[in-house]
Amino acid sequence: MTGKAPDPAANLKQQAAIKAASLVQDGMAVGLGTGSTAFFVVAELGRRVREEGLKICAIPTSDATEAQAREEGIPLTTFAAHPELDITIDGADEIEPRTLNLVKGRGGALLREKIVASAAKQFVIVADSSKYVDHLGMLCPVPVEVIPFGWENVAVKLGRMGAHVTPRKHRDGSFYLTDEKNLIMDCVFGPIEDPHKLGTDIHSIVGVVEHGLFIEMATQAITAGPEGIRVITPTVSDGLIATPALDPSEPVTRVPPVPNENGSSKTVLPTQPVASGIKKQLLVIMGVSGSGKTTIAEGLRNELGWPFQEGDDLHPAANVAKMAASIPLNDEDRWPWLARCQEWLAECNRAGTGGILTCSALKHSYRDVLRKGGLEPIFIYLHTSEAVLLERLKRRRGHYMPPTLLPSQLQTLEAPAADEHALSMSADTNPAETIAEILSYLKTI
Ligand SMILES: O=C[C@H](O)[C@H](O)[C@H](O)COP(=O)(O)O
Repeated sequence: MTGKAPDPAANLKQQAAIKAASLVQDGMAVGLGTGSTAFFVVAELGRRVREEGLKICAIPTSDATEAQAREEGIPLTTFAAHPELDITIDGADEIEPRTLNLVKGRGGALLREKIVASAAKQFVIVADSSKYVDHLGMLCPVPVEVIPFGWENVAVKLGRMGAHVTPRKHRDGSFYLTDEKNLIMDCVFGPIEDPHKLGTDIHSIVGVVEHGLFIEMATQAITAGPEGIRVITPTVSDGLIATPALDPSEPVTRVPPVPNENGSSKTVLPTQPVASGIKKQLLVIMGVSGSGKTTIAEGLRNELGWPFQEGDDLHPAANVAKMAASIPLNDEDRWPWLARCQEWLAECNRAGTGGILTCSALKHSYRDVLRKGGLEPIFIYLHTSEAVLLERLKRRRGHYMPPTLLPSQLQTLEAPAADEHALSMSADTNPAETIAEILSYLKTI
């Protein structure tokens, strides 16, 4: 259930992107980022080039962005012609608002992104506000780009540094390759206390090309959330944050400064758009394939800012291969996968971050595995008719699970019993309403 779900944050990403694109002026050499938010920046710059006659030249950070820029009619340039850029605008996976330190590279473009960002006088980040974290490493793994030769040894060394290391792979089990034909190791460190030191340590491993920690690089972040558009600029003088509007004539939501213990003012930013009054919990969004788990989970992630894990991505390669071949999984196949899901929940529990996991969790005994170690996840059970599920699965693209496996899933399904902590929700309702209902429920516990 990945990739093709509608992006509930798309509108926010677009708002931030349009605001950032307004910084670009005639004559500028512009670095173009990669990802779903940078996509809107490139689209807006393309519109300005075509409709307003904006005169710029650009260097893209990935083959995908290059293709989009060409389609948009944005003139491209090279570092030979422009060794320095005026501005780079790019997305991020995590933003630490106190410092504007970032994690980037979930889309695999971190190497070119870092080169292009470091070549620019201004490096502006665009994102929806779900990307704020207290500490880097809370929501996402740190991607590390590695030369394929000897990657196994690099993985061992990253592991010794405290990371849980997963080589990034495609659904068919083949290695993901970057535009530079390197591998990516996704490294879960948990909350990172000293990202500068960690970055230096990672760089010291032979075979590492680059990592996704962008430290002291961003000059500004433009984010959009339910509260409006926010502009954040770190000030170096006293480590405090200022939030000046880009254009003082335009209304920009400012975060009110409050005095700190020294009497100076410090901007207090929410680290995430937490719906107020909701205690951090472990949530498992469950149900058969096609019930809409990803859509609901992503919506909740955007509202709550808690870590999110797609349970399907934790399946061992053998399970993925079986499902892709239309062979139903049995209990033996599912135990190791459920154990991985439980480990992820346990990690969130230890970190106290809350967590949102999508997992079919079809049987009571499967849910018992997820409850191991004294965990008490709340199961959000999404259900609808077989006809609706079948229709959705037929329309779904880019997922290994064929519709032919639906009957066996329905046969295996045991709806949560009364003694389980579960919330049963119709999967026929508009996702926004379902998310609102879940949030209301969470406020009551
Ligand atoms: O490699 C990918 C980039 O670092 C992206 O900028 C980052 O993953 C954010 O992407 P999105 O805007 O799609 O969340």
